[in-house]
Amino acid sequence: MDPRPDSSLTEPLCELRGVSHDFTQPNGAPLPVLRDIHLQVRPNEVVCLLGPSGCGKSTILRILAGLIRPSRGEVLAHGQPLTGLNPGVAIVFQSFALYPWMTVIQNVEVVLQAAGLPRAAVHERAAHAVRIVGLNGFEAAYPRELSGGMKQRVGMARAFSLDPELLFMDEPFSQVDALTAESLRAEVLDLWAAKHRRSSSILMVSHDIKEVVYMADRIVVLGAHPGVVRAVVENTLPRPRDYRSPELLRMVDRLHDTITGHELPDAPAPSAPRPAESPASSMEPLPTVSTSQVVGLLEYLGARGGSEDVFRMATDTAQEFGKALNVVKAAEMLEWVDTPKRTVVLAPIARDFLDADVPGRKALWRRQVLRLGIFRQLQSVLEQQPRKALRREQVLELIVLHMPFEDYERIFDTLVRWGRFGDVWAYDEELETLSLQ
Ligand SMILES: Nc1ncnc2c1ncn2[C@@H]1O[C@H](COP(=O)(O)OP(=O)(O)OP(=O)(O)O)[C@@H](O)[C@H]1O
Repeated sequence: MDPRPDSSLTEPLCELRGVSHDFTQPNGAPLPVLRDIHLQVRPNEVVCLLGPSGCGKSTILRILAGLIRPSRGEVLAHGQPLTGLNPGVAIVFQSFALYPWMTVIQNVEVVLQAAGLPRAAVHERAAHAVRIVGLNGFEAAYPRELSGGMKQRVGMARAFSLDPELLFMDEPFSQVDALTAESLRAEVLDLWAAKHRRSSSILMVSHDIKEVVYMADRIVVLGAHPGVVRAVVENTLPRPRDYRSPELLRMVDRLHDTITGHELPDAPAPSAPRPAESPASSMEPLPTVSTSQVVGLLEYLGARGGSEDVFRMATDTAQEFGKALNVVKAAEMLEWVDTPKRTVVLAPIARDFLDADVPGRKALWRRQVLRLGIFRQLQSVLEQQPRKALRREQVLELIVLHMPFEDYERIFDTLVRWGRFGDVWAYDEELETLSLQ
């Protein structure tokens, strides 16, 4: 390798400056996914993007790789505007992305051939990469003969064989079991450290807080709708790190507090009570959470005397933290729970709900959903219809009109599910019609 100029020690390898991105929805309306993102990946660091599902983590990765051009803002590689693919990047995907008809070694060789390497180098590099990820002996095996962990090793071999300056990993360990994930993380860091002789960095996407604290030097916490950077946390814990060390667990706790503080902000002071009902003219986006998830949360809290720490709750119910937060947010929106600091507390109405029989629960559920503007507004539109019914597209139009930037199909699904449970309306799947009960 050529020696790099000194500026390579400090100059970011890649960078986003004020990047915003909108995808286009099927009806042509823009779906804002990222807003004003500033992000640098500097030499010799591991940066992790942490955030709830849908906050645009993969989109950031794809923009920096040059696979997507953002709607606004600048993308730089070594200080120069990026046009086309970023040649320094290799990506490890969550879904392995292996060709089933090719053997392990062929799956690695194919990316080296695509990179234009001479034939002899292709074989030599692929064989080396397969060896360093611990797959020697499996060169001639097909993906169907491999476990999830081994498939991901092939993905890693592919990326490492390219000797990239930037290794991008998109939730690389989410499809393998917990123990395999632990050892793969350590192996990636070892391989990366060996490569560290020259400037080289990792950018990884994850929803797993422990994983990012184990891996990252810098953690970029993102919020959703649209994706924004909420906080950047420097992680100076010495390496090698131990998942069970008190320092690592403290850092995990700190991150939980950071995320919870942003995602579940504490209620306003009693002197500024929030209105009991949202104005009838307003419509609020609904989270993609089912009624059974909300009821499950209430029952869980009921069984624990009415309150629990939100992190503990996610661990107890083996849910990913972001998903657990989403359910809590839905319950809070319906005023079933309150969330002082990190604690989720049942509201008195939720205790009545838990004590009620099925018709009683439905009546209380109906009362709570009808506190939301979107339910009241749709109910009143349905009442004005001669048959007290609307076709699906008409409801979708209504949602788009009020919330042009939201994922209207998902909101529709939640609207149907929550409304059905409270007998507010019925939905005929075949006729695709929503009607008042
Ligand atoms: N090609 C596309 N066209 C339209 N919308 C898209 C496209 N790709 C992603 N989206 C939407 O953009 C948003 C962000 O997606 P992205 O995959 O970047 O999020 P993420 O944070 O990586 O999510 P996850 O953790 O669930 O993988 C989502 O609402 C997704 O549905």
